[in-house]
This record gives sequence, structure tokens and C-alpha cells, in this order.
Amino acid sequence: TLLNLQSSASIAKKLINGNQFDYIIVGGGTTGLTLARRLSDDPKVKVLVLEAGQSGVGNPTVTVPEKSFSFIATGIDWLYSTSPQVHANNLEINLSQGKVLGGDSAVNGLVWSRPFKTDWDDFENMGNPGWNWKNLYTAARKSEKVNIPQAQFAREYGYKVNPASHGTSGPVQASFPPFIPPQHLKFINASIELGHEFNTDPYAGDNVGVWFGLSSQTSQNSRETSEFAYFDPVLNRQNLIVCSYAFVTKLNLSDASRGLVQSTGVQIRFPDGSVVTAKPNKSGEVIMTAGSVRTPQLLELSGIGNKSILQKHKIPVKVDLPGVGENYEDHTLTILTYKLKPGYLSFDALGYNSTLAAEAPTKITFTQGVLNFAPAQSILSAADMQTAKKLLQTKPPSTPQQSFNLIKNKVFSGVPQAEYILFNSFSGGPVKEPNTSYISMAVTHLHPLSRGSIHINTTSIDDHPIINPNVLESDWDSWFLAKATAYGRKFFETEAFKEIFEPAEVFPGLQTQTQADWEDFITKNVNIGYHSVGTASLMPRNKNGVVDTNLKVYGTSNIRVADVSVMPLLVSAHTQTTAYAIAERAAQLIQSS
Ligand SMILES: Cc1cc2nc3c(=O)[nH]c(=O)nc-3n(C[C@H](O)[C@H](O)[C@H](O)COP(=O)(O)OP(=O)(O)OC[C@H]3O[C@@H](n4cnc5c(N)ncnc54)[C@H](O)[C@@H]3O)c2cc1C
Repeated sequence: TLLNLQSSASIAKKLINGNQFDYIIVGGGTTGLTLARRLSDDPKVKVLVLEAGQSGVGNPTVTVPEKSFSFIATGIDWLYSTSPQVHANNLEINLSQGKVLGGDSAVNGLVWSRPFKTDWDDFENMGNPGWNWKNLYTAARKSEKVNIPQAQFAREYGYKVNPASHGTSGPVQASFPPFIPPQHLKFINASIELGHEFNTDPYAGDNVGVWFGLSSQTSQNSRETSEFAYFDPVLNRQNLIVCSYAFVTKLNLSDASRGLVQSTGVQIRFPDGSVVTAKPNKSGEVIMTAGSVRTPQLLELSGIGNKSILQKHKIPVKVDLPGVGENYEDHTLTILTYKLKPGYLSFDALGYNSTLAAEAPTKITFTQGVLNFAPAQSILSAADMQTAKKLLQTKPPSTPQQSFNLIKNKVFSGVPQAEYILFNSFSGGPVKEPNTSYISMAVTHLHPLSRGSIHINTTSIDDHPIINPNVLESDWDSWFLAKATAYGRKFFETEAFKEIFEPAEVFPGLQTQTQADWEDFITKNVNIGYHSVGTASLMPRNKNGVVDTNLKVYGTSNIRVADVSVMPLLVSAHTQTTAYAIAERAAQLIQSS
């Protein structure tokens, strides 16, 4: 059942006041709705989901893949921003996130990618038995239904899927886009020219090389979200109530047995301003899936967090848990811009080419359909690898020792460190000329060392917390991102790319040459990858962890976290497949506990 708290406030109040729930899920985003569907498979179990945003059904900003990123600064964007980044020219970097059922799955770039095997195994190596590739891969495939490419596109582009590497009957459809512009196809040739391998099976633990990426969209070209894929098919379940416009402001906590704290209720603010408390039943639980920004904020506002931060804000300390809001990281990213030669079109042409505009969306499917995941060894020279060794001798102050060891290991064992993808439009540069089509290449550092934090700034849920990814604190992070960005230019120097791109680089421009130039460029232009994780990390309590291997918040009897905040380390992939995998695994752990 979907209840809109704006239009059905009184019915909702009756229902919430008149019931006690087995599971109260805070946040109806990617992980929240996945979990809600799985937990409510048992008709005896009553599940309540509380989502601050509205439904995404019928909203083209959500459903139409080409409109990806146009949600920014609209009503379905939380519109977060980082604090000034002291190691990056005091930039305040945009961190938009979805305020809508489906959460980030409703607004993301649709890239459907799976990490390198080591990345998920490293969750286990951070001190979390069971959180390894084998189990997460099983969970990930549960969420997935891969669509075999139509013969016509398979022939035209060379699309291939190995069904054995995918889920084939899960809720979320993953499909190849039906149209790939020539520049993306040339990206494969350019990569091969530079010695990168063409990978035909990147979803089974080895994602190295250049490959066709699936998108989280149906075979009919419509975005998949956790709302459409997981919730809509079970909309009529009586034991599952999903509330939209339900803003959670706090968890009520009281003492339980064995020195633990339990949640006795979740405070919900209705659009009319009234506050209603939803209550778990005697053995009921509260599960936090409000995402990496709001989960730590809500825990702190409720009294779970670092004692000194809570005391500073005069919040009574229920559980002194210093890991809350710490271990925060996001991928760092830079962008190069190039101009296509006349005759080649990107999204920019929608503004000046009426034939193309009329053919959209069939002809210009939103696509980042070709991805290149590069290990350090394929983009650094032998001399650079020596410098890398030196730089990686010193652990930056903010990096946990175990993360440092594991990342170092990844660098020298061929786990991808940089990702290259093409955005099919202008992104940055001094002037955007009329009647011109541009392409932007995003370069991502996949395993940064710097760690930041997300903590409350005030005691009001209406104020955003202080979001500090602390980008580029580590020398390795700035050195490597500069190297990786400089390498990005090499793709445009290949025969394949020279055919279709103008030689003059639009941004940053060919005056950027030395390592110092590139470091200056990235310091002034770094972005983050919208892959914020780690703020309620799965780690032992004495290592600054927030949740145990059953996702239970330390010091509590009935509160869990099951969103990407629990990821103790970033992965060499975009994060939605890991989000779905975490939620599928969480459901299993909860059901068997
Ligand atoms: C712009 C953007 C582009 C991205 N692109 C990609 C991509 O192409 N591929 C990829 O794999 N990943 C991508 N990601 C990342 C990926 O989508 C996320 O990591 C993942 O979906 C996060 O899932 P989650 O469940 O942890 O959080 P979310 O999906 O964000 O869910 C959190 C939910 O909680 C709700 N909520 C928060 N606070 C409250 C409150 N107080 N009360 C009630 N509800 C609340 C939110 O509204 C939201 O619905 C992108 C993310 C963004 C933002």
C-alpha cells in the first residue's frame, strides 16, 4: 500500500497510530524498498517504510533516462553540498541526491557495473566475516534481470552478455541501450589502441579493461528504480505500507536489557507539520536506509554517536559510538572536454539540430554505455610506478590502517584504480560555442585514501549536516588523480579519436602539460562521483565501526543500518549494484536471525 501523507494524512495517522510494526524502514530509497519487498514476502510480517520524498511514478525526470541529472535543484533533490574543501581550493562541491521513492536509483546515471572481486572480498578483510565476493555476488544477482541484447544491436555494436555472470530473474532489469553514438564505439577502438583489453564478461569479478556497460533500464528504455522494480509489483500487499512525504526527524530510544539501547519509536513529521510516532512491536526493529548523509545525521540527532559531538549540541548521549559519520569517502572525479568534428553529434545537438531533436529519445538514448576500468599498471609508466611505491609508504592521517593496507594491495595487484567514461555533452570549459557538439571524459579515482566525515551542524533535521569528504588530503590522491587525468588526454591522441574529435582540447586545454599543471587543474576542478559511503561502516567496534556483521548498530538491540553508509571501503564500480546487494543480503540476515 502506498500512502501519500500530503493527501491522506488522516488515514495515515490512524494506520500508524493503530499498528505496531515488525520493521520500520527509515528511507524508501534504493536499499529501503529492496529490503521492504523482501521482508514483506512473509505475509505475517508488518513492514512500514517512511520516505521523505514523493513517488517517482509518471515523473519523466525519473522515468526518462535522457533526463538523468536534470533532477538537480528540482523538488526531488536534497541538494547537498560539501563544506569548503581545504585541499581543493576551498571548493564547495555539489552532492545532489534523490529525495523521492527509489532514492538515488531514481536519479542516478543508470550505470550498471560490478566491482572487481577483491573489492567485495575487502569488506570481509576489514573485519566482517561473511561480507565477501561470494555472498555479495549471490545477493547482487538476486536483484538483477539481465536482458539479452536484441540480435540487431548485438550485430551492429557487438553487444554480448554472458547470462551465467548475471541474475536472470531478479526485479531490476539491466539492458544495453538501443543506440550508441559513434564516439562511444570509437572509445573502444581508442582504448584498444592504447593497449587496454576489450572485456566481454566484466560482471563476474574481473572488470578490467574497456567494455559495454549495461544500464538500469527496461528493454523499453525506461529507467528502473527500486520503486518500480521492487515495490510496484507488490503495491497491494496489506502487510507493507510505504509512506511518501514522511519526514523522519528522530528515533526515540530507551534502555533495554544487557546495557543496550532500543528504539521504541520513529518520529515522523507530516507535511501539515504534525508529528506522529510509529512504533515497532515487542520484537520489532528499526532499519536505517536514509543514505550516507541522513543515516549518520539521524543517529546523532537521536543520541547515537561521538560523545563529544553530541554533548557539544546538548544531545543526551544514548550510545557513545565515535564511528558514526566517520570513514566518509567518495570517488574523486575530473572532466576533460573535447569538440566533435562537424557531422558528429552529441546531446548538445538537441539544442540546434531539429531533426535530431525530433528523433529523440529513440536516437539519443542517454548512455554512458562504454566504460574503461584501468589498473595503475596500464596508465602509469615504470618510473611512475616507482613514485607510486614511495608515495604509498606513508599512511595519510585520516585513513584507517587496514584500509591503507588493502588499497595499497589493490594498487599493486592490478585492481582498477581509474575509470574513464564519456558524457555525451559539454561539461566544462571557458566557452560553449553555438552549433557545436562536445564530449566530456570523466576520469575517476576509484580508491582514494583520504577520509572525511558527515556530522550534524545543528540539532535541527532541517539543517544539512556538515559534509566533508576531505578530498585530496592525501598526496597519493592528488598525484594519482592528476596522473589519471593527464592519461585521459592520450585517448584523444589515438587514430580512432583523431578521426572524430578536433585536436585542440577545450578543457583544460593543451597549455596544461606538467604534473604540477595537472595537480593545479584537479585541485581547482575536482568533483565527487555521487558515490558517498562509509558513514556507518561495517567494521569492528574497536576499529571505529558502527554496525556489526548483522548490520546491528553497536550498543543497540533493535536498530540496523542497511544502506551504502555501511560500505567500509569504496569499490571499483558505481555503487548502485552494491547498494542492491547490501539490501538483499540484509534481508537474508534479518530473516535468518
Ligand atoms: C546523481 C547521482 C548519480 C549516480 N549515478 C550512479 C550510476 O550511474 N550508477 C551507479 O551504480 N550508482 C550511481 N549513483 C550512486 C547510487 O545510486 C547510490 O550509491 C545508491 O543508490 C544509494 O542507495 P541508498 O539506499 O544508500 O540511498 P538512497 O537511494 O539515496 O536512499 C535514501 C532514501 O532515504 C530518504 N531519506 C533521507 N532522509 C530521510 C528522512 N529524514 N526521512 C525520510 N526519508 C529520508 C531519501 O529521500 C532517499 O529516498 C549515483 C548517485 C547520484 C546521487
